[in-house]
Amino acid sequence: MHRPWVLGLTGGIGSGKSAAADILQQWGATVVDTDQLAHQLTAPQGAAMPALIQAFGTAIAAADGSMDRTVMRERVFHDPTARQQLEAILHPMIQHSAEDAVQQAQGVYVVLVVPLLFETGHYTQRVHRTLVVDCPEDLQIARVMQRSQLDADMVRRIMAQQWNRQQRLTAADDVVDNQGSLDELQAQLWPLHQAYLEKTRLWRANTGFA
Ligand SMILES: CC(C)(COP(=O)(O)OP(=O)(O)OC[C@H]1O[C@@H](n2cnc3c(N)ncnc32)[C@H](O)[C@@H]1O)[C@@H](O)C(=O)NCCC(=O)NCCS
Ligand SMILES: Nc1ncnc2c1ncn2[C@@H]1O[C@H](COP(=O)(O)OP(=O)(O)OP(=O)(O)O)[C@@H](O)[C@H]1O
Repeated sequence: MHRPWVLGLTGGIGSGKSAAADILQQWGATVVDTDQLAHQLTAPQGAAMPALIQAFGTAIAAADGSMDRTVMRERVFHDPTARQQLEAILHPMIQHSAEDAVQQAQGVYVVLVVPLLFETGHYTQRVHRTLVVDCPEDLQIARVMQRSQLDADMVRRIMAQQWNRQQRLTAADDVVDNQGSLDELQAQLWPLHQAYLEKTRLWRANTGFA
């Protein structure tokens, strides 16, 4: 089975993973985003909904049959057992969907966006290189609060379940600093994209991947 060249893109909540992935997509990469896959699995009629309702009860289902994200968020980020239960249901399904999407990708290379790339360990053997989007924790909190209804306490609770900055920076092959403007982010990504194109070319030559 042929497999495209895959960049694993990660970073803490609100660090700018989607912003970086959008830029690489504009340059021809295919983006596979595990957050988006998780949202599809928990949408109305989503494949994960029967198992989630069985495990957590109907209180976690909204009127349209999707997962009530506010209810679930409150539960899992106050109760580690509930979080493990949610992850035990969703992570294998997300991993399966991600593998399918990678196989079908048509872009110059694949950007696999995974918030818990290092934490779960599942993807680290499946990506060819890792890129971390880094920004100071206070800026992560401010950007998430600006984008959503989450308060600082909840953002900190979520961050506490993720690797810290230093752990991610140590594990990363490549890092972009996203405390500046989106133009500055783009300027850092351009030489990396050129390097990824070259790695893709070599990967294709060595594997016969068309
Ligand atoms: C807890 C849930 C209901 C909260 O929903 P919400 O709409 O607020 O967040 P959303 O799904 O858009 O995720 C936003 C960010 O939260 C962080 N996050 C999500 N799940 C987790 C988790 N299990 N542990 C740590 N951080 C997480 C990530 O940084 C992610 O990018 C939701 O995140 C969920 O179903 N999580 C379990 C699936 C999962 O682990 N996804 C992330 C890795 S693939
Ligand atoms: N360089 C930047 N300058 C200003 N705002 C930014 C910048 N990068 C990202 N943002 C904004 O910060 C918020 C978080 O960015 P983004 O959604 O890309 O992060 P993420 O890592 O994908 O988040 P999550 O972990 O929640 O999925 C968004 O509202 C985005 O528009």
